[in-house]
Amino acid sequence: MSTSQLAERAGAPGKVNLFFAAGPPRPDGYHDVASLYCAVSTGETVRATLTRGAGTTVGVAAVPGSLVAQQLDRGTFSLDTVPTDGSNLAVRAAEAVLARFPPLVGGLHLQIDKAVPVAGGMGGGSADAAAALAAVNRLAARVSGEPALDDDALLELAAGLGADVPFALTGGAAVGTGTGARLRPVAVGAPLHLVLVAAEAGLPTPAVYAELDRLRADEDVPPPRLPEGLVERLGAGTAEELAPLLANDLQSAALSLAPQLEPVLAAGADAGALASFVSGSGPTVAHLVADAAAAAALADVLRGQGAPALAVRAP
Ligand SMILES: C[C@](O)(CO)[C@H](O)COP(=O)(O)OP(=O)(O)OC[C@H]1O[C@@H](n2ccc(N)nc2=O)[C@H](O)[C@@H]1O
Ligand SMILES: Nc1ncnc2c1ncn2[C@@H]1O[C@H](COP(=O)(O)OP(=O)(O)OP(=O)(O)O)[C@@H](O)[C@H]1O
Repeated sequence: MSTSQLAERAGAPGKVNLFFAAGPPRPDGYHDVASLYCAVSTGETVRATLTRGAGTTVGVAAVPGSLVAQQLDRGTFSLDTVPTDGSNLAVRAAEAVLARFPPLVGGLHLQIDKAVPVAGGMGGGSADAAAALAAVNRLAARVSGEPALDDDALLELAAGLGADVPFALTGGAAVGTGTGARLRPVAVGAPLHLVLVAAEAGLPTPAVYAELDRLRADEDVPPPRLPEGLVERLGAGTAEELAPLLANDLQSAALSLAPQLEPVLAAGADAGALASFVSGSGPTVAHLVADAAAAAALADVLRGQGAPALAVRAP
């Protein structure tokens, strides 16, 4: 087999946090959280190819029709903003896997097909890292003849890369505690229907946490916990029953840094959405609606008004 045929592909989903509470800042700069993660039906793909060169190279393309492709069409985003050096989370993930195998003879190319907005609060970079972990693990095992790392080993590497990376590796729905990396999978009765609306400019996650701390500087912030009945309603309730329990501590901080999101949230209420919320650290906004037809209709309206919008299932 020629080296050009040695390639492995893996995907990982974007996410929303249906609920997110953060405690006070910890001495290490992180926050303890209580997060209800839910994967969405738009996500990233990474193809890892063995090359004749040395080191790791990166290519980035937009998935047609995705939020990223819509941002490109509107000229509000450039793929050049995605790093292609060792600071790309997918490269760091690949290196973490390769360190566990005999040295690779040749180099590695990572082709990232992006659908999830960059710095959008949907865990796009984390999904790239998770997909790279899975793809490079299979590739390194094939090339070396060694056994692939098992799921627990990959999860440990994921937690070392970022708080959201373990969830991107597992997908579905899960409660995240600690920094968000400690996961307990939870059941989803019926998939939810969301409309995701991407913003013109990203929000850096550390800045949003810092703004949350600033806004709460005079408060006695309690330890984070999920509301009573939330997990049960996700498992067996309707979207209408779930909607009143959705909340995100980071939303006020994201709105403080990006007040232009207020009308984006309000557009959901005007259109009859069951709930509208900022995804993670923002600025992507999610509108929860009753069914797939309502999601498609709302996404059409919002796109007609000029916003990058996409109807998705969760998970
Ligand atoms: C906002 C969320 O996306 C919600 O799921 C996550 O909490 C962020 O996860 P992430 O982007 O994977 O975060 P990391 O890459 O691990 O950390 C980036 C930065 O976010 C802040 N951070 C992150 C997670 C956490 N529990 N507390 C924090 O304060 C820290 O300033 C950290 O330096
Ligand atoms: N593979 C990657 N894709 C996008 N950005 C990356 C990647 N690797 C590193 N980065 C850097 O990380 C920053 C945040 O990227 P990312 O898209 O993961 O944010 P996010 O989705 O808001 O993260 P989260 O939801 O986990 O807080 C980018 O601005 C970019 O500089």
